[in-house]
Amino acid sequence: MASISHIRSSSSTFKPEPFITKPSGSSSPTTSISSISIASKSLFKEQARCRSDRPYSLSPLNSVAREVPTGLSSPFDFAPKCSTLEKDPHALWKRYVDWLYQHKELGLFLDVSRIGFTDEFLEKMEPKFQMAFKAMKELEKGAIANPDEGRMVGHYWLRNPKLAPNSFLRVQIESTLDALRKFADDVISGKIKPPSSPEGRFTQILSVGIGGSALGPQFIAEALAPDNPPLKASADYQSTHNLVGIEFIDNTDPAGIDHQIAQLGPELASTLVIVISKSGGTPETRNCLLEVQKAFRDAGLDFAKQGVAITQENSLLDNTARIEGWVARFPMFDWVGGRTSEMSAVGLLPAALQGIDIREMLAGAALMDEANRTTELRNNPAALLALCWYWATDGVGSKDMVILPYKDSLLLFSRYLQQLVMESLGKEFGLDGNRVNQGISVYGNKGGTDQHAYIQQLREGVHNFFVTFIEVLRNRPPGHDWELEPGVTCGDYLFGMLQGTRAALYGNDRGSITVTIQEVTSRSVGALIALYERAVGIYASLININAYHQPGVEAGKKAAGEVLALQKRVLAVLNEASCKEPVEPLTLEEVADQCHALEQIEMIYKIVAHMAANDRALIAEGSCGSPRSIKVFLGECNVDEMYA
Ligand SMILES: O=P(O)(O)OC[C@H]1O[C@H](O)[C@H](O)[C@@H](O)[C@@H]1O
Repeated sequence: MASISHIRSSSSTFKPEPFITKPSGSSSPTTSISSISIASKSLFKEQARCRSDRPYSLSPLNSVAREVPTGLSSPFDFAPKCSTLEKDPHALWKRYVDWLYQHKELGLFLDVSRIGFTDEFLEKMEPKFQMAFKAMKELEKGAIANPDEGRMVGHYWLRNPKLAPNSFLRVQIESTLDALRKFADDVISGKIKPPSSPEGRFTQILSVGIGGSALGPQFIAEALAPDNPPLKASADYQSTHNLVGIEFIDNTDPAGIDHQIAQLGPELASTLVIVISKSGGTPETRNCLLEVQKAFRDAGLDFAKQGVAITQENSLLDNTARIEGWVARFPMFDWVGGRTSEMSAVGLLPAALQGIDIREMLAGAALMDEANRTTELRNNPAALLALCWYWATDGVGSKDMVILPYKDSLLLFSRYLQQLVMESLGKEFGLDGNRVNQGISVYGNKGGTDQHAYIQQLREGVHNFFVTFIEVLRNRPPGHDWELEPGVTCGDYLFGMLQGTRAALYGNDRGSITVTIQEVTSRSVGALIALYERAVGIYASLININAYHQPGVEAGKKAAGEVLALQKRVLAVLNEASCKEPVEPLTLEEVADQCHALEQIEMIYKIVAHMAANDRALIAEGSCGSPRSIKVFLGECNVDEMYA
């Protein structure tokens, strides 16, 4: 009896036509009538399931059809796409072998066999890919690839300065690299030292920055920092202190900042603070800096003697650092975006200070970039990733990207990729000005551990994702492995979990990509970053969006500014009422009225509740649970404020 898998195995490109009740002509001529009808029934059943698998499908038959973005041409023409995952083991093995990508020098493999793209799809996508390759070539030559901001996009030059479009930029890259290496060496050797540390040298790094000015360094520290960082080299030191070589402050959360400062304790005196901000004006980073500077003052320390700035020349931060005479300043280039800045001073300086081999990181990235320059799709790993993303998400982000690295040290990879992918691809308008509402959601933590959290839903629940497994072949440094039961090591379990999860998901029609590296090294991590940077760039071309700006972020920032401005008005109104004799507590309506912002009453309520929770306003009557009952006043009258 012919089953659906038999029919499929007759062609690796088999893709059932939507909603047909007859098998296609590709079925074997020897198939009996009864087997055809059985096959067609199961085919129909499968198609019905596919439809319900895709609640966001753009089929007009689907009652919850997603709006078709204007100007977007998908090779699917928004028709429902059924599972094309190969089930026949022999055909699947053939697909695996045929599509396996290997980068010999990097020891990196990419397996796309568990994503069900078809030959027909490939054919349709080929012209789009050729256009994307051309766009990447232009970008690398210095085209204004970020037209909205009128900027070049040059992160690829950072690992191969010879590619820079002119010698000025090449020299800028090379001299920054030389300067940061020398600086890191001088800090590690103790040549550059803090003025009042009992150790007589820097022993710790505190990185202050947010978004692209934090996520890369955080990922790299987690992935690559040695257990014995060079700043903690002395044996005496190691026996008495925590050995974490870098701490991060990446939010304007006072409690979070206090926690980091408390963690540093007396080590603040020997902490090198690296303040990172491309724009040099990000309010959160400014707040964190002011908080850290206050901690220095409170401890009787001179911040300037321990501060380093990484920012664009002449930014607010740069000018502050210059005027205050900080220890060092390193440039952030206009043509490097925050989320692609890991190979600039942003990522390299903290890495070098932790004893991470930045030459190797750059070399890994350069090798990967080189591989990604081929215009042969099959041999271009970044293009293969982009192809899978397009197929898996219908080119409209209909499925989420789940990143599962089976290695604890890669825990922060998904967090890093969240910004790289979502800030780059999550766009309202295409390059042609049409509304597209593009993007791919990214999440994940670490494989193995996540098995006990959300893999249940991935296997059996809503099918709104595709997985990327990151496999690391080596368990432990050579000679350290041991068998915790006969023939089985701890790492064998992790390996088994990866393979088992991949198979179990596939068995339930959940597709996956697998990226395999030999070990987590500076070189392989550099290559991973470069792989994803390029995949994002190529994918952005496929869907015709600008991957290098982030206009949406501005809306939230602007709204936050408006909230703070309103808070100042609320404070002024409350202050005036609190300066009266007797003090006049005000209702929320009265506050809103006096602020000339009646339409903002809900926000005023939230401001009052926030101030009350922080002892900056007092509730005279009522409670925050029933907003209409509240009467509020300030604890004391600030006369200066009244006349300010
Ligand atoms: O480096 P900065 O200028 O301080 O910017 C930090 C972050 O700010 C915003 O959130 C941008 O959307 C991010 O792309 C950027 O990385």
